[in-house]
Amino acid sequence: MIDAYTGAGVRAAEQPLLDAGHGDILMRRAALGLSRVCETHLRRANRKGLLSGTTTVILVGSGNNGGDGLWAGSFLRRAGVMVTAILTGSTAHPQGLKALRALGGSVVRLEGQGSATDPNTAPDASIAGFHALDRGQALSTMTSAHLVLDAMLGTGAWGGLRGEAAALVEDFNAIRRESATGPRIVACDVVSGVNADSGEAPEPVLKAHATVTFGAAKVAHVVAPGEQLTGHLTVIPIGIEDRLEHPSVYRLEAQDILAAWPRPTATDTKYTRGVLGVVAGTPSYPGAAIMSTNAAVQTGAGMIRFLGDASTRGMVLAQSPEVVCSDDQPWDVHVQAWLAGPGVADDESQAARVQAVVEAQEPAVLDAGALTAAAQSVADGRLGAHKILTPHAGELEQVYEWLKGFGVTDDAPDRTRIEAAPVHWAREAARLTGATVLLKGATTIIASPGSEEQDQVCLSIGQASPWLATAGSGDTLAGILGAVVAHVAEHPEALRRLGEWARGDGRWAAAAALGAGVHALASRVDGEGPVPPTVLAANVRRVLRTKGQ
Ligand SMILES: NC(=O)C1=CN([C@@H]2O[C@H](COP(=O)(O)OP(=O)(O)OC[C@H]3O[C@@H](n4cnc5c(N)ncnc54)[C@H](OP(=O)(O)O)[C@@H]3O)[C@@H](O)[C@H]2O)[C@@H](O)CC1
Ligand SMILES: Nc1ncnc2c1ncn2[C@@H]1O[C@H](COP(=O)(O)OP(=O)(O)O)[C@@H](O)[C@H]1O
Repeated sequence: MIDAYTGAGVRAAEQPLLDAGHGDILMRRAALGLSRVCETHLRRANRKGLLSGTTTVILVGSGNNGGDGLWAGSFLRRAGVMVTAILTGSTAHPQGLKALRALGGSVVRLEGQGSATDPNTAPDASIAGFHALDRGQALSTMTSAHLVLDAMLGTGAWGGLRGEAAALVEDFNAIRRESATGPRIVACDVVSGVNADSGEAPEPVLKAHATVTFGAAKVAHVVAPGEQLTGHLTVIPIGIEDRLEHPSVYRLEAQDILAAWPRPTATDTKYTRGVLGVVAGTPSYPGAAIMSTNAAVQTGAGMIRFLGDASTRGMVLAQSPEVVCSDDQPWDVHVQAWLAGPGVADDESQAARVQAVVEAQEPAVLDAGALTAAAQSVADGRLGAHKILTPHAGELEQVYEWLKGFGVTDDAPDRTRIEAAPVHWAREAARLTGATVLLKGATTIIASPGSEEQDQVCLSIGQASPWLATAGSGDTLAGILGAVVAHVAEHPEALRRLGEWARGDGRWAAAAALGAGVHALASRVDGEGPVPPTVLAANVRRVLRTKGQ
């Protein structure tokens, strides 16, 4: 599990050490770790695996992030690397600058670059004497290097890159799009311009092959869009780790997912495993019912009760004879949890069943066609953490429109804004609806609503293949989620090994995260390639059969 923190969370842990005058030591530890990672990349760039003869360009901002870059440059110089620092701010970290120059690193500044607050600010006296490169010269220095270290902006930055530094990155990216070769890019702490706390990434950004961060991962490393720009993440311990308190986001990795996945014991029966009721599909859209029930079967649900019309029931049974089908109403059947909504559109009887599920006491996964009913019900009160909404960004936009319509919020983001800051909007939606929200995307975000008893829990799941972007993989996810939620409904303590946060209301977020995690793992069972939903569902069995505990 990766515990990811906000910049403020890390600063709070650092503060006592900074107060005690250990700031320089922290920076040098950070920079040493950073230089080691750069060395690994540089050795790969040299046919003989040597460092001498390799070149590094460091883009150096005005703050401590730039200081880390300059110190790392001094360590690389010691190892025989040719280092050029291009200063992109109106000033530069004095000790770092001195250290790099003492070891023969060259330092130049980017012409026309001022401070963030005032782009017209002239370079201050301490750097004014350095030779100035215009953008074209800086660009060719960058493109001819083996490695570019991005140390312009870290956790102290606000907004994206600006001015000449932004134009330089834009020009560099244009060249990069045209050419398969070019320098390795390593980011110091976070990719410059990416908001460390939210993962927002205003253009332009220098997409990294690797990022080296200090003390702990930051939120931007585990949520989109920051995660997709981070590359391989290395966390360098700098001596603050024991002082870190509350992570902002938990990232569950494969081993966490498999170890925590609830498995039946000898005393279980099909009922204690959890019976899942499914309201999905209509005569016009039967596929969603087939795929979601099949996925729940492959996930090992104790029992599945499907409610729907005769023709859809026939198709569900043809695919999965294990499913018990009827045209009952939700209040007629006894289940531990519900899954409602996949493929439910323009059908009065299924819409009525969905409404009954939204109003039912039992936990429920509310997907696709159930999201509107769920959002509308917020007008009558909060849904409860045991109701799990599973929108993609477009569906979350619609949920927000309903919430705005009911006066629950003034700010209804559109899809673009949601995709720019998914962790923020998933958290906000959970808080406003009182439900657990699972926001789908390249990174899946899960947020609990939070309560007086328990802080909001936020999780992220990566590892999913982009081949999942195909119609029906969401229906498969819904079936997997239904199965695990039904189990957790019967075994409230089943997920406690994940942490204290996975108890109480947090258990629904934990269950949803495990479901999304298994779905992601199933997408890569046979490596990278197409995973049609039927294959994806079958892969779930293979994922769960691997040794995980
Ligand atoms: N704390 C510690 O002990 C440790 C911290 N560590 C390191 O410190 C980093 C945080 O350092 P930080 O706080 O100095 O912030 P940082 O990100 O370098 O930027 C600040 C300056 O940049 C500027 N600026 C801002 N926005 C801008 C923009 N959009 N576009 C252009 N410029 C912009 C603005 O200055 P201005 O140009 O306005 O004068 C501002 O003052 C952290 O990420 C980690 O690498 C490690 O050494 C481990 C120990
Ligand atoms: N680029 C991507 N990378 C990884 N996973 C993705 C990507 N795009 C979509 N997914 C995943 O695929 C699934 C698609 O769900 P959804 O859009 O509801 O599909 P449908 O309703 O057609 O079944 C979600 O689990 C989502 O997280």
